[in-house]
Amino acid sequence: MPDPLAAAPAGAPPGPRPVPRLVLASASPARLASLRAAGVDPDVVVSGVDEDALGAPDPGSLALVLARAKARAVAERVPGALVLGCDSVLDLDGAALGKPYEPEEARRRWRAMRGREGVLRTGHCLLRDGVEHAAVSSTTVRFADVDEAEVEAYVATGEPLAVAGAFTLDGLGGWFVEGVDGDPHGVVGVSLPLLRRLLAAHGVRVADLWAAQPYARPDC
Ligand SMILES: Nc1nc2c(ncn2[C@@H]2O[C@H](COP(=O)(O)OP(=O)(O)OP(=O)(O)O)[C@@H](O)[C@H]2O)c(=O)[nH]1
Repeated sequence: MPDPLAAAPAGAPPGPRPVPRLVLASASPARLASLRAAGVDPDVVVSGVDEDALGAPDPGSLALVLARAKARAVAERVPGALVLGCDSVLDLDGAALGKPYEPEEARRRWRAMRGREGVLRTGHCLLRDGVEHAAVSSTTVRFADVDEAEVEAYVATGEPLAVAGAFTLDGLGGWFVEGVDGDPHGVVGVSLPLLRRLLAAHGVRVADLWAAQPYARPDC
């Protein structure tokens, strides 16, 4: 059986090559939506990792530790697959802010974030048969100077409670983000250019994933 990841013979035209099964080790609907919109339809196996049980000295390291833990927890169940684990935290003055869960915590976060900048750090770990390639994306986010009425209205929607950093870029929170510096996908949950580099480290081209997943032109 030829190795599906063997380099194409020299001079061979770039054509689709068989690729390993891609598994997203995440319950995040946003990560799955980003990958699907980018032409990739992974299987989803939620890791169930207890994020509170792990720590790290800084937000970027924490995102990486958690991404690795999620990928490793799932890889045991899907031998041979390419497993992607991710974790996102907002780095605000060096503090790693995950999901607020509670309305009062979301309010407190927004009162600390408004009119300022934070860095959304997303750890990525791509693991196959014990070989890991991992990295963190860092995207600076500039928050609008929202007033109390806006904070209350946004918290009341419930959206900020279940997302890292208590905001979304692509949802209601978009009204309150003045701009980003870096990859916007890394804020939503998976950095596509970073994942492209991790796939290449595993010998997989993005175009091969597209080939495995016929492109469905959106009705726009
Ligand atoms: N749609 C959207 N979701 C965001 C944004 N920022 C953070 N999130 C989500 O916030 C969640 C961060 O929590 P994580 O622990 O990384 O992931 P999770 O949703 O708990 O899922 P697991 O990977 O199974 O742990 C993810 O689902 C991210 O997709 C954003 O700008 N837009």
